Amino acid sequence: MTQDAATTAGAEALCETVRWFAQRGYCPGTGGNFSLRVDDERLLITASGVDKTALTPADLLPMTVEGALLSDGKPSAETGLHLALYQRDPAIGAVLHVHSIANTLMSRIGMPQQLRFEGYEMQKAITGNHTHATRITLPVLDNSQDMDELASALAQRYDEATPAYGFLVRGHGIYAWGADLASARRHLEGWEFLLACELQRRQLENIR
Ligand SMILES: CSCCC(=O)C(=O)COP(=O)(O)O
Ligand SMILES: [Zn+2]
Repeated sequence: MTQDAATTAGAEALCETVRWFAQRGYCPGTGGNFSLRVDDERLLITASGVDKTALTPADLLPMTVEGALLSDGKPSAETGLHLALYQRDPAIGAVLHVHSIANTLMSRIGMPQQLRFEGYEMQKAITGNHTHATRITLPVLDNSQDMDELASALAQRYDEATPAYGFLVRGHGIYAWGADLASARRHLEGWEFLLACELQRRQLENIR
C-alpha cells in the first residue's frame, strides 16, 4: 500500500512513542502493542512479536477498522482489543498497550475489580480531571487468551473505562487511548505514574 504524507508522518510519530516507552522498560520481551487511526476506515498497528525498542514504520501494518489486513505480515495477537475500541468510538485516535511491573502487579494484589486513586496531582493527566481532590477509577478485566472474550468483557465495562481512557488486564498490562497520539501517551504516562506510586505506597505502608 502506498502511503500519503499524513500516514507516513503518523507512522513516524507512533514509532517514536513506542520506542520512548520501550526504551524505558515498558515493553519487556517484545510485550506491548500500539495502533494509530489513519482515517475513518483505516489504522496502523504493530506487527506481532517485534522488538519495540527499535520499532520502525516497516513494523507497522495497515488494516481496516473492521479488521481486514491491507498488507503482508502478522498483526499483534491483541489486535482484537484495538479494533473493539476503534469500532466502539470513532473519536479514538490511538490505542497504546504496555507491560510494566506496576501495572502487572497492581491488578493482582487483592484481585481488585477496579483500582481507585485519590490525592495525586498526576490525576490531572487524565482528560476531564482538574484536581487531585477527587477519586478516579481504573477498571480491571480478567486476562484471557481469547480476544473475543476480552473484547466482550470490555464492552460490558465500557462505561467505567470511558472516563479512565483505559483499563488494566489482570497480570498482563494496561490499555490506554486518546483522541490522538499525544493524549493517548499522556494518559498512559499518567496511569503508569499513578500505578507506580500506589505500588510503592503499599510497600512502604505495608498495605495488602
Ligand atoms: C511477550 S508478551 C506476550 C504477548 C503480549 O501480551 C503482548 O502485548 C505482545 O503481543 P504482540 O503479538 O502484539 O507482539
Ligand atoms: Zn500484552
